Amino acid sequence: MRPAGLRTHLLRAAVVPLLALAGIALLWSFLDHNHRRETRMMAEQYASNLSVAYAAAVNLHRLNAEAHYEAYVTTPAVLDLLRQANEVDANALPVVRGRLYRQLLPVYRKLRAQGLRQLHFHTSRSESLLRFHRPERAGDSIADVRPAVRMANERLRAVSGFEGGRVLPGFRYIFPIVVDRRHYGSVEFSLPFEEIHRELDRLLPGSEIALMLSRAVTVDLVFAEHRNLFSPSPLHPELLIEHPDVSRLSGRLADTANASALMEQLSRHHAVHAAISAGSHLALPLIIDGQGYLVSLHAIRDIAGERAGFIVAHTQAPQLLAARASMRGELAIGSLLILLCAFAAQRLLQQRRELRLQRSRLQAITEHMDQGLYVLDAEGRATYINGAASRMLGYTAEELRGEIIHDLIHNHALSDHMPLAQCPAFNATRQLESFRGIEWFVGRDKRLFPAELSCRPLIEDGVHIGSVNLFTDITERKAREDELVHQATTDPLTGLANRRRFMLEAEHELARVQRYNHGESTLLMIDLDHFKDINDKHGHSAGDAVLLHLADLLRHNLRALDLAGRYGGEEFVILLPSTSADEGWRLAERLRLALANSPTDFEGLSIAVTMSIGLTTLRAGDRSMAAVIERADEALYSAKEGGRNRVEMLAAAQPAGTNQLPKKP
Ligand SMILES: Nc1nc2c(ncn2[C@@H]2O[C@H](COP(=O)(O)OP(=O)(O)OP(=O)(O)O)[C@@H](O)[C@H]2O)c(=O)[nH]1
Repeated sequence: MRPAGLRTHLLRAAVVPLLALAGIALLWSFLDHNHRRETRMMAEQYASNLSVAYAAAVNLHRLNAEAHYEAYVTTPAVLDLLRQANEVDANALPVVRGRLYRQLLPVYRKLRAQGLRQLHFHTSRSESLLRFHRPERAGDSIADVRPAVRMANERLRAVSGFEGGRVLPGFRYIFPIVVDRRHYGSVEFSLPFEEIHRELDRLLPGSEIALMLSRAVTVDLVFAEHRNLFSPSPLHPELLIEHPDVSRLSGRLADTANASALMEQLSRHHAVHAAISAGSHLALPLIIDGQGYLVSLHAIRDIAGERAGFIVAHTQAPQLLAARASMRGELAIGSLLILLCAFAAQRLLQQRRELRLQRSRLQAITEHMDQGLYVLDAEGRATYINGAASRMLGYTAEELRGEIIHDLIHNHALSDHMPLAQCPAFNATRQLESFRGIEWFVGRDKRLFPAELSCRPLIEDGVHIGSVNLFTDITERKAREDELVHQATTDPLTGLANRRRFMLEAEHELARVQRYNHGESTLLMIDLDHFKDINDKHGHSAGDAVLLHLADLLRHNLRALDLAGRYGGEEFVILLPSTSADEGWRLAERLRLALANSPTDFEGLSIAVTMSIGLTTLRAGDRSMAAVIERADEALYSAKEGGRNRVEMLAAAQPAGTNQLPKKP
């Protein structure tokens, strides 16, 4: 193969595999996109659940705190003590504070048992009035470190939410205390995240949830002695978790190896870093060590609206593995289908190429062969015509294609038009048989020519779908054959039938007579009289001229159905079918007289000659023509014996060899 050809071949061979690879890549990209979208939606759903659960948990505790405020703070006794705390001087304040402490200590203990972390009364100037967890410490201003308290006292509106603090960060519910338009200060119910977590646990069973706080609301804010209660979170060094002694949440994170591995992965995940830096929510599906997880980072802000940290939740999600398995399954099946299609396409293309090659080879062969070729469909319409057929018939391939070719070219045995349905060649192939024969075709120029026709049926699934037809113009061959036949059956000198042909046809006639059982046919046997003398006297050529003269005479005086033949030498035979002995006799006489009265002109000579004729009839009882000839010969012998130039016959009923001469009619 030449380099250019090789390159084209390789290119062709590579197209389908490349397309298949592109198809698989596309399929993979499509399935991967869908899979990512599906798993992202799962994660977003999880994040949305976390968000709703978180809001629900915070609100539930807000309602609880409101109930506590109504039930325990707005009692006359407590309000009266608060009024006193606002009115008494500094010396008397500890007494009032002590009373307030004792008044609410049972409530505080009860609420602590329910999860409350702090109960804290503040003055209207946002100074600490009474910390139930450290009653001995009071009077300090918390306006700076606790903006929520300041907000509640300034706006005289309940404030709730997450907030840092000098002791511990937590969820605060702060209510201003206003009685008869007099502002006594505020009270704060403070909860650890643990309480929020408890609700989240209930609302999101199966999830691991942790609070991770920023430095600003933890170590930057708390008293120095509390700083060691925070340690860096496994997720990001900027996020801290509470010590397990303070909150059980941090401990829970490290509980399982899977959770540790997950945190490790998350800590390296760029999306996690991005979300933490931006303080935005994040929903993430992850598969680690064959386990699926949904992870959500829910950004929380403190009461002042500052970034405070994240609630980080994750749950095992086997549905991620199922989705991945399903995606891989679809990819495998899809890829397999693409490969199968590619294989089939490759085969198909290869077959088409081979078919094209075969077709062009076949075309080259059929176009170069001398035989005419035409292919027909089941209805006899031409579907293909080769160049030789086109040349021989004088039609272009386009003119014949789609035509009932039989009607145009097929002339049955020189007869009138024969309908296609009766065409033996067409019918043979229709019956799934081959046909071979000499047929007559007619060209566009009306030239009739004999054609050797060979037809084979085209069969598909046992059904005839057309035929392949080969033909050869045998005009010349037929002429040669006719010539040979003519030579083999004709006397070269006279052009009459030779003895062989004469006997053959005479045998047929005898058979006919035998079939119809009556002797209506007559045979004449002629012999020139003293012919030897002519030869001797004028030469052999003169003798030939006499023989030719006689042949012409016979030709002119016989009917078309009569047969004259040269039996040998100067002996001639004439078969007169359907001719009685009387009719034969009259003809014989006429011939005899004609010859006698027409001498042969030869080189200025006029050579007179006569002939003797023996006559007999063909009988049903004759075993062969030899018997008839024998009788005719006997009659001829009689004619010679009788003086020549005469006709003699043996009566029809008279058997040969009786030597009895018939009466002249
Ligand atoms: N020129 C010529 N002579 C032929 C041909 N065939 C046979 N002969 C001659 O025909 C002659 C026949 O002579 P014979 O058999 O003696 O008979 P005949 O002379 O006709 O005498 P009768 O038949 O008894 O009247 C012979 O001399 C043959 O040579 C031929 O083709 N051409």
